[in-house]
Amino acid sequence: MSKPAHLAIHNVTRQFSVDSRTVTALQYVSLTVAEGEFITIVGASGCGKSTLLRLGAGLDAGHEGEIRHRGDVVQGPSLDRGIVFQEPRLFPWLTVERNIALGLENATVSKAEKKRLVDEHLELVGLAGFAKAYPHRLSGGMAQRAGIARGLVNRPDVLFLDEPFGALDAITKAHLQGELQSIWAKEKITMILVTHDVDEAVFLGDRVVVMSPRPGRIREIVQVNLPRPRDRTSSTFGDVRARVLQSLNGTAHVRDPQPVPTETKSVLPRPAHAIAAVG
Ligand SMILES: Nc1ncnc2c1ncn2[C@@H]1O[C@H](COP(=O)(O)OP(=O)(O)OP(=O)(O)O)[C@@H](O)[C@H]1O
Repeated sequence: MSKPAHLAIHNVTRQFSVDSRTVTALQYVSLTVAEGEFITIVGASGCGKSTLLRLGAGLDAGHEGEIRHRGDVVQGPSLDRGIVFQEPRLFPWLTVERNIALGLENATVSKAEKKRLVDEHLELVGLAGFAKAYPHRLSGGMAQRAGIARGLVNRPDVLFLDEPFGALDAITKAHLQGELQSIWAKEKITMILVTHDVDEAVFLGDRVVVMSPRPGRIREIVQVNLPRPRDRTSSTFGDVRARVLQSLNGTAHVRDPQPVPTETKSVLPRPAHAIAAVG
């Protein structure tokens, strides 16, 4: 029997009722993510990016279709799936190390092991000198690093990141993107990151998922076959960026979404919609 996909999103549709109207946030979204892959998701506001992330992390339900993580249906949050939000959501009354330790709250580890893990992650995100600091002493970039450390500290199998650098200035953002890519390369954790920043998506992703709104669906998946760390100034980087932008601007061919036949459930195909190989 073949190994189950690491994360398999199959024909997912999510609707919300808003003032007696039905909003289709996602429609027939299918995506198979390989172990250790870095997926980035871009798309216009309201195309369902955060909804997809929340469903994948098990923070939302009420969808049609199926999401499986290592073959098991995702039915709620799990220590195996971490999430990092745009705002770091640190507790102001806890020190940085205690905020990071919250990521281990439900994990069965000894006190000594907890301390070792927190120290290791403070080091990993470059905050070793700020263990005892309170969040008000941190810059936006440092606070976000603490948020990433909290998301990573219990070594989730998959880390979902919802616009983690969206609120940061350009220089801090570029720096943290580089750090995140190093952490990913070192730790080999599957990452799925939502962003509005096409450069960020191409810099980090093995594949860039381009979504379109109303209803939210996958328009295209752009493969990024560029060596890491990526050079944003190279012409090949520019070519991929242009490909993603072209898709976002709606100039790429769009197929109507169709449910994937149920008999393919155990071995999911590549995402149902157009796949563009670039690079
Ligand atoms: N809990 C909810 N209740 C009602 N509608 C919702 C809810 N969550 C999302 N929606 C709607 O679903 C659609 C997709 O929202 P979502 O936040 O996933 O989009 P997004 O692509 O992440 O947007 P943005 O880039 O602005 O963050 C939107 O029309 C939104 O209003």
